[in-house]
Amino acid sequence: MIVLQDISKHYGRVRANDSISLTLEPGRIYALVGENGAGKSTLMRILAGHTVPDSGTISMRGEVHPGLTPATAARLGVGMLYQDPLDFPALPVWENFRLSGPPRTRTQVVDRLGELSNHLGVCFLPEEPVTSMTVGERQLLELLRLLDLGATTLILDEPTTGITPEQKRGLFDLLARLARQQGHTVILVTHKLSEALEMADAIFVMRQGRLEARLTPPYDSTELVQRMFGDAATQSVDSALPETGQSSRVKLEEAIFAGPKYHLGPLNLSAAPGEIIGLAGLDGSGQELFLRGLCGLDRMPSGRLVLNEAGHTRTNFKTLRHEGVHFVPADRMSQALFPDLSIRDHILLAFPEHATRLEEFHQSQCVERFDLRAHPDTPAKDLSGGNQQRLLLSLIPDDAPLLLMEHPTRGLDAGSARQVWEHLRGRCASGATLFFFSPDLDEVIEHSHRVLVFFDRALVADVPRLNASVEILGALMAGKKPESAHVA
Ligand SMILES: Nc1ncnc2c1ncn2[C@@H]1O[C@H](COP(=O)(O)OP(=O)(O)OP(=O)(O)O)[C@@H](O)[C@H]1O
Repeated sequence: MIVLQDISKHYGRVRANDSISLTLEPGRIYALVGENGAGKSTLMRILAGHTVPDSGTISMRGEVHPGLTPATAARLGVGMLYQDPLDFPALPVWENFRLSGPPRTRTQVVDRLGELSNHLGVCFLPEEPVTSMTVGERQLLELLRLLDLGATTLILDEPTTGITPEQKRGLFDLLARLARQQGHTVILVTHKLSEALEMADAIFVMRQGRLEARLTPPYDSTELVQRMFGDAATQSVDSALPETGQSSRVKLEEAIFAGPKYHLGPLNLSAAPGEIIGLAGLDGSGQELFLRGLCGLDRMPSGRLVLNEAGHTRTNFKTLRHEGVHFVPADRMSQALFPDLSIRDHILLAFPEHATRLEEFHQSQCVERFDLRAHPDTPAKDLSGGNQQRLLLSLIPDDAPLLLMEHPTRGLDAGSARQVWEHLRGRCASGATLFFFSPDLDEVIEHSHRVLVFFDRALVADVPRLNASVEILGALMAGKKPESAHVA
């Protein structure tokens, strides 16, 4: 049993954790929910020994600790799976798997990986570079690594982000088995209340650094939402979409995009200024390469990309960025931000022309427009998911004509997600074109003028908003062709 007693942690005047006490029992699955900045990550980092609390104690296996180190927490069986996997993408699967484990030969590591994978019903290719795996696969590998290290208390931060419904089912079954059969304690940090309601033996609700409630089944979902958000929960997202313009913002003519594993195309399509185009597809279906190809991160060996009426037969990231193409990846921390650089440093890099009046620019751009309330000296790695996304959006110039976003609301609570979408719709109303991918089909349908569906590494359909339903998109994503969809 783990007992957290009166845990407090302040960052300047921010009370990230305010006298939190809770008990975690073996064999149980807990959900930890709360809006962005509620203090969930801080509490979990304290439990994993990565953050030292200002006061309070943690009791584990009969020992009382005023603060844990990562090594002590790991020795006591605490393993934390971060939302952005902490792996080394350049290394192959087996080398990532053996990180921080005992010295072992490659054969021993591969055997152990095979044994655990087999036992848990998953599959990995030991030599595959992690860089070519999806976020979901990397999370699963990290989970296996933690289990191999002897973790019995598993903390998972938004574990279902970016994984398919089947992968999610598999993960949840696996977590249930680990809890029920092996007595592991599982803590799911999640914004998806349906997952908390489905999985948890108890739900801890955090709000503004405090433990607002501990709920047990039978759950009342209305109560849960109100405990998390208070009155803000009753406001719904405005689904009105802006009018689209006439001329074409971006056009692909027989374009082929080449990723490290496969090619996509030939692609022929165009998008107008003001248009919001959702991308739907199971992980690895081609939508990732589509966005990376459009911004020049992956190559276009043939075909043409016409941006603002200027044609390109070769693309590169730098040129397209210069022309106002901005890509915001799902993995914000490792692909979009510099973890150790502060908010101020990021602004300086993005807007060197404002160097002489940086304070003023930070106040108007980040605080007033984006409600980014963290101190400008805070390193990006210490920002909550919501604040990371606010920072990224504030770094995109107002006149950027083409925005490409992978899961714009990944890890954000309902309030922050609404804010992000208000901002994006505002940009599109002023003429920007947005392509975005989300694994949440409801989000895709709600915000898109039309939806491009990907299946098996190909663009298989271009569905107007009026025809887009979860059933139709779901069928197309699984390789079926419903009558009513216009096939690209
Ligand atoms: N290292 C840090 N330095 C300064 N402030 C911090 C640090 N870590 C967290 N905070 C602040 O503490 C508060 C709680 O943050 P925390 O990350 O724990 O929230 P959260 O509930 O996990 O949010 P999210 O769901 O967005 O990840 C926030 O206001 C955050 O900005």
